[in-house]
Amino acid sequence: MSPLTSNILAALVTVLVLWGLSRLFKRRGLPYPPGPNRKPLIGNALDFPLVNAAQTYMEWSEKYRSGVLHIEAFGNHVVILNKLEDVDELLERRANNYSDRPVVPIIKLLGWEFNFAMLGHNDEWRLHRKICQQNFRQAAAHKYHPLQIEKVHEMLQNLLERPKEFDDHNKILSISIPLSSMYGYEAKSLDDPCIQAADKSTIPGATLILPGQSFVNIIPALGKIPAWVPFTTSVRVAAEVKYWTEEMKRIPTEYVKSKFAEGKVIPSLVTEMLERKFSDGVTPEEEEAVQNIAYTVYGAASDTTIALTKSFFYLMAKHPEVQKKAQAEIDRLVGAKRLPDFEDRSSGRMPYMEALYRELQRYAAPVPLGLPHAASEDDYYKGYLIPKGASIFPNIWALTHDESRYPDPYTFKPERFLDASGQINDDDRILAFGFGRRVCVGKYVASSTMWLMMVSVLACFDIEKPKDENGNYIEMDDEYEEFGLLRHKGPYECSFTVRSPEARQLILSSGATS
Ligand code: HEM
Repeated sequence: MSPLTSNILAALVTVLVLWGLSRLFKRRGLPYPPGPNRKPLIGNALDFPLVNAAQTYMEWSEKYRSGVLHIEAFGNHVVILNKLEDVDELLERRANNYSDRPVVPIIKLLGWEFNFAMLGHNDEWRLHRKICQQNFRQAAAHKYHPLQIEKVHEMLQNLLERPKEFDDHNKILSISIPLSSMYGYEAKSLDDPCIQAADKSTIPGATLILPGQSFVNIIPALGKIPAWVPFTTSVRVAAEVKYWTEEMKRIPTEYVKSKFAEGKVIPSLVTEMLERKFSDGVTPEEEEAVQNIAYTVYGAASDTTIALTKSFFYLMAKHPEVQKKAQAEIDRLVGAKRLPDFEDRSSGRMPYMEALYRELQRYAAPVPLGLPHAASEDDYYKGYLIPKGASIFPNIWALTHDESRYPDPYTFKPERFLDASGQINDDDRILAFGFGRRVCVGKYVASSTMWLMMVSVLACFDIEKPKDENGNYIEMDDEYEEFGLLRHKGPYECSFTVRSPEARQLILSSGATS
């Protein structure tokens, strides 16, 4: 080796050693973000909040005087972001490092490892995301308008015929839009096997994903214990969820294939892919991605829409003054001669309805802790170490109830999104859809389904609190239920009364036109 080469090598080795030492020093030298004290061996294993997790983290954020929190158990690090400035810095500006998903051991037991929302930040995810962008971006999402109109009008008819069953009508609307757009599958009743399978998969599965909800997430080896062993509830539940997840994929896929074989092609994401497969050809990766997207959307779109719609009906019954203002705006623009349409939204002439939509998403975000992102590498922020692999939860609840951004945050007040002249203000960021490269890819589809449902129901019905036998209103409780990642309004009753003979006629004739 020449002296020059050995000098270069020595210099390189020195640089590498110094770099390695500086990283080690940094890692050792910097503390994790604040959080509850860790106990020997188990860390914070007993500290993970099992109920009201988002609200508890928000309280901890006050207690530890830090928007960024850290808890850890058995080497699993969890970081919770409670302030928008931290979410923006890490998940948006440093998206390169924070677009991964954590390895959550229970995911495999649930059979959810191919769920697009759970994929790591890799080429497989990029292909899924690209296909979704092509189909769900703002301009493309218009293609779902006729389907959304048809399904919302069906809901109006169901509410007219069987108003007490509003919860069932919500479920059918929320599941049938993704099922029809993904597979061309028509689900008309709650007995439908696709609705049954989604019921038995999505909520029980979502319940097990949060840290602390299953010991398998903390000690993965526990996942190897057979489901029949006593006291392994989460392993048993996961095995059932896995079965129903397979059914969620199998039933609509077989349906599409049979329709295809009969030559009765109903337009949908999957049929469109199959058509291309037999004409131009598609790669096996693309075929698999479309199948994964279809079943992910069927789960991701339905439960979030069910949760928001449930909150909407409840909030309308609870706040008649808000309902009346929205109805006055609808009556002024639409009148009693037709049902509202998407052009009423794009005209910009319904600022109150727009504010109502934003306030619903703020007040009742269905996924209060968002979906966890993961740190791909060690990162240093505000003097703290965020270790590689840490799960990063954007606490959507804390962001949407941040008093400095939304004064009086626990009051339902659409006016907060209006300016002094009654026009919609520029706070159009729906935090409930998440962040960065993993932001909800279906947000335009979700927004138009929700807006059309809200405006159509308010155009036709008065929603009121239940009454006792003397005709007095019964107060509704404010209880919400949590299913791991998801938050739904607890059971309640309310009444739907058609607003006028004209509204009834419009609903009846919408069946013929939609
Ligand atoms: C009101 C309804 C909805 C809400 C509140 C909602 C909320 C969310 C949230 C919080 C995330 C995680 C974002 C993050 O990681 O930061 C997400 C991801 C996702 N959402 Fe939605 N969503 C809704 C409706 C929909 C609809 C209608 C679709 C499909 C058409 C959809 C498809 C997805 C998919 C595929 C992902 C995963 C994206 C990825 O990991 O790259 N969602 N959604």
